[in-house]
Amino acid sequence: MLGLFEMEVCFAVYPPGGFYGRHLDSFAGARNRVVSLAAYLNEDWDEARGGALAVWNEGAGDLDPPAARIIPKPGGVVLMLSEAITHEVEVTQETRYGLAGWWRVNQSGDGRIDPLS
Ligand SMILES: O=C(O)CCC(=O)C(=O)O
Ligand SMILES: [Fe+2]
Repeated sequence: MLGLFEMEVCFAVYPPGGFYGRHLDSFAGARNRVVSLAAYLNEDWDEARGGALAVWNEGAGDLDPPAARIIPKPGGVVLMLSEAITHEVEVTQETRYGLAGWWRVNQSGDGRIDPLS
């Protein structure tokens, strides 16, 4: 059971030349982000515009090729396990619009109440 509790979402704009190098959305074991979402909002897109989302299998090494490259077509949605799946936004040639979101777990405990308010 994932215990998803709340979600944080950003409207993400990558200008031409923009990218986001290979990363994990959560530090392993931190449980601050559990499931990641990417949703693509351009009206149309094709591979020549760049901006693909490359994803690696869990445990893949630095030199391993990605397991998949996802073209950010309009309406596309990607879900990933935040602590396990490294991923990268390749250089985009055109302005790329999307949503980036993360579901979190409730981290109440040890004298701390989540959320604080
Ligand atoms: O827009 C995407 O395809 C992924 C964005 C991303 O990895 C992030 O914002 O952490
Ligand atoms: Fe990410």
